Amino acid sequence: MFIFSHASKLSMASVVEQVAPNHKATITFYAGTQTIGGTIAAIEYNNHRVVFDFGTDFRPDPETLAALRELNDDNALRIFLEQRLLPKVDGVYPDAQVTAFPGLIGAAEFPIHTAVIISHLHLDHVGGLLCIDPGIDVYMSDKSLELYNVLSEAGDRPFGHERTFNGVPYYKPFFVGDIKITAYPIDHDCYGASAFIIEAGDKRIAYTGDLRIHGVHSRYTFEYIEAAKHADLLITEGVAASFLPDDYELVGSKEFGEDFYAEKDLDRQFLDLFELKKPILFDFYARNIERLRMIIDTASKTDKQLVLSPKHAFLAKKLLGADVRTTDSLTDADYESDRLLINLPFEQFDSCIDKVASGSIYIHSNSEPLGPFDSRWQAFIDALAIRDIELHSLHSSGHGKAEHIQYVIDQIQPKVLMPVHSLKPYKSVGPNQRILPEIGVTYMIDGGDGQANK
Ligand SMILES: O=c1ccn([C@@H]2O[C@@H]3COP(=O)(O)O[C@H]3[C@H]2O)c(=O)[nH]1
Repeated sequence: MFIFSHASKLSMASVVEQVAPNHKATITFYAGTQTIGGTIAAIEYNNHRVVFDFGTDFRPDPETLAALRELNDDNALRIFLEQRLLPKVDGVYPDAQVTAFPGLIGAAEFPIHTAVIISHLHLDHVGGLLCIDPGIDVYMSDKSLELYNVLSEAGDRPFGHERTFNGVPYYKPFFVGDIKITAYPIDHDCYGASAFIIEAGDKRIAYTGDLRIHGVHSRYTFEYIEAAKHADLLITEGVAASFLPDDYELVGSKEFGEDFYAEKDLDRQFLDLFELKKPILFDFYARNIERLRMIIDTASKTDKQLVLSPKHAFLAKKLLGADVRTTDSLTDADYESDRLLINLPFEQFDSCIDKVASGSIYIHSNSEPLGPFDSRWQAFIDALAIRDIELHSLHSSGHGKAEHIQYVIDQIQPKVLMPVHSLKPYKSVGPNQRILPEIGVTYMIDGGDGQANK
């Protein structure tokens, strides 16, 4: 892999010079190499460019959260760029909106044909989706588009301006100029999640998006491993590796271990709590349709009634064909009843929590606030504790264990590995060459033939 140039230092003219004479595929990262989420990169080949993904970095500190409270559809791009939640990528944003950012080139002025591909609909992959110039084609799996449309109808869409998207079927290649792209289903806690194989000339690049092997669709991940075998370049997430001690030697393995919940193990845990003779509240991330299905099924095994939030009930209706009781007014729900299983989303938490009876159970199952790293976590914990509400965490991560992700890497045996989307990408081991990509540096994708030097 050969470092080509500092894209950030290129003028528009040299960008043209950079691609015109050579027909080698290159990759440049703009964000999300050493953070959890917000990965944005571009693969360029023969004057065409594929950008993936387009999420906003998740930074739940008080200052950022305060700035985000001012967000609306018109100011989204400005706030995201100012807060550095989106990177300054030339040729992606509407020309009229980049004028406030000197040096940033708008989409219409940019000489390279660009398209965007989206792996899945978590905000760290799509938060900036509606800030992309509407003239740029955006592709996502048909199922992601189905989810997007349902969420959007339920009022849950990223900030920015409505636009159209291209849904693509799994396994069927499509082209952006000479770049061939195939979407594969992958096991992640988001309906419609995809990984990609991107082919540029004789080079094959595998981009995993987010993945695991402990969900109900582990088969997808194993299938993708086969499709990606011996890729010239593998770009993979490493969320779980973020939390490994520095002196821990990561060794790939498929084992699950004792202290670990697979998605399929959660139903038993939910059932045990749902059956308690206490008022039960819970929340989970609505885009995890498998968990929604499991909660509906588990609730039906009890003699209690499930009450979903309007958004969760709408998703259940549209994507699972399930009619589940809901309420327009969660503030008026009967929080004293031990006959109800009430879905209380974090957005309604503050307005409802005073009505919740002491001795109730709150099940937190991969929902907001996401964990102690989130500045809202302590207030959430305190609000439960002072009301004597018991917190139970039934968490099954959307991300593979670090050992599992390493196993995926070992199986794929890429010529070059670029681990990203992690606080500690350096924990992931490349069976051949490994590069920890730097933001703004353009690397030639040469299957490890070149020298990784500057
Ligand atoms: O320091 C941290 C720790 C975690 N997280 C996110 O919280 C999520 C919790 O559910 P999950 O386990 O499926 O995935 C996790 C990550 O995406 C983060 O953004 N920064």
